[in-house]
Amino acid sequence: MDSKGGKIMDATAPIGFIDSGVGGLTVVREALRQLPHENVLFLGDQARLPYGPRPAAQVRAFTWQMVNYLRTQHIKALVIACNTATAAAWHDIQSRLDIPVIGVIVPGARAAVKVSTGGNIGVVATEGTVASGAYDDAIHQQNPALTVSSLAAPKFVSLVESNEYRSALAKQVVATTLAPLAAKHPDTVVMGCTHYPLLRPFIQAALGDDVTLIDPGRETVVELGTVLDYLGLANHADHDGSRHFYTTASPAMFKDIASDWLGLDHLDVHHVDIEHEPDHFVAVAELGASIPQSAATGHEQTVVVASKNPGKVREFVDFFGPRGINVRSLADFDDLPTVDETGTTFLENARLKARGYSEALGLPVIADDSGLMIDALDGAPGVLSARYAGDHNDAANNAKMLANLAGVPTAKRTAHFHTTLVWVDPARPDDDVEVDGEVDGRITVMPAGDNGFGYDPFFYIPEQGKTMAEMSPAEKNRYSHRGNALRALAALMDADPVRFGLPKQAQQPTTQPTTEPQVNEDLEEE
Ligand SMILES: O=P(O)(O)OP(=O)(O)OP(=O)(O)OC[C@H]1O[C@@H](n2cnc3c(O)ncnc32)[C@H](O)[C@@H]1O
Ligand SMILES: [Mg+2]
Repeated sequence: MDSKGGKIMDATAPIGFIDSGVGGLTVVREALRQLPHENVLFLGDQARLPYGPRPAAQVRAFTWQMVNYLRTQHIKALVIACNTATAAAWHDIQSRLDIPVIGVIVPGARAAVKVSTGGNIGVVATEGTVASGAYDDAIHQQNPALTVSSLAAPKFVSLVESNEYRSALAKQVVATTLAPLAAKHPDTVVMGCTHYPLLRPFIQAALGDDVTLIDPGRETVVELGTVLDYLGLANHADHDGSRHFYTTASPAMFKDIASDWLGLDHLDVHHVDIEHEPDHFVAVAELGASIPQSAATGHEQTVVVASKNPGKVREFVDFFGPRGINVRSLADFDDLPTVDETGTTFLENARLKARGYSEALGLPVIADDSGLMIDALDGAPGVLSARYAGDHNDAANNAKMLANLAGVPTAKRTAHFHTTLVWVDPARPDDDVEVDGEVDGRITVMPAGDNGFGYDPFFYIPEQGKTMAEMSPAEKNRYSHRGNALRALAALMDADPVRFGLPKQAQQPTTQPTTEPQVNEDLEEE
């Protein structure tokens, strides 16, 4: 079946469920009840539990590591069975994967709106979920007239994870914690953390029998079933599906709670280490899936983009895909050592990355080293652009840039973005291809635009009257440093396709450079 993105998907492939701990098992239990024929993979990140008090950026990074681990198991759909992770990462993940990605918040909010009779809805959740305002937003999106009272209940997760959820202590903690919410007399309360349904009897007792409790996990599985049916991805096997469980902590404790809660013996539970998984989206398997392969030539050439920056990787996929070149990124390979950028120039760093990864992989590799040079700062941050304030922390880098430019008038905020690309093919030693690209602009005082990455919201191109973050990807590519460098590369590819492992007569799309490409293929030292 041809689902979203044109990728052929297998209905017998497993569904992945992720959670910070065992709480997500409440969603799995629903899945086993509602969708018994589905194969299930569950991953709980108990080693780094709880997620609730962590900053959203860290939750997002951890969630990506879980996602990237499960993607290696070829899941056909993903359920983020954790409210905190859904609040922090669902948007990002669902926009980047070409399988259905379902979070627990929207289904939970929808159910609450549906059943609420008095229009007074309570939400109990972790600090992170409450702080995100995700339930308020989702409920108000359905009906702005409803009243929503949210309460953080940080102690509930540990009660469940320590297997104390039936104890007298749990009963007392639940009653005390929920008292302020009970005083507001909600008619419907969302149990906004997948751990909480294990405490359901105590929660119900604390709030009173008249209150309708919503278990978002249950609603999520209803939605999952609908989506699978709609996409033709439901598993119609005539027997129960397989169930495999992974935890980042000890399988023993996990097994106790899981067997008890799921009512299953002999659970298959394994420890996994996901800390070395990429903590953001860099693999291009899915991105590449919607890109026409080399239909014109029937020729297969693969290049690995030696970048850990997902924004960059996307721009390379957009360039190489239509040229019929398969793109991979570092995330597509296990156990790759990291090549450090110890050089003092863009060229040195791009060479280090291209050669280092090409040697490790035995494949053609393209590396990019880029940076922003601001005239009023004597060319800073330059080669240190990624590490200007914090290590690859875009927000901190931008904040430092603005602080250093405080008081500098508009006319003096001129800047240049630079990219050096190096293509290394192990089949052609000593024949590296090196090209540059630049673009001139100005650093704004206020950010503008949501596209792009890094410094884009502040990099204003006067001729276009907008920042690079206000441009669509295609538009940015028309003017950007990387776009110009790629056009220089395209000119070389068209002139000598064999040098790039491409067939001679290949009909490559030719893109007109908007500025003169600067080719420095013969440049050996800077
Ligand atoms: O080394 P890799 O893994 O490729 O990724 P990186 O992000 O570390 O990339 P660089 O070493 O080239 O550092 C470039 C810095 O400049 C930023 N940058 C690069 N290209 C950009 C672009 O097109 N728009 C905005 N910022 C960009 C980027 O976010 C980094 O902070
Ligand atoms: Mg770098």
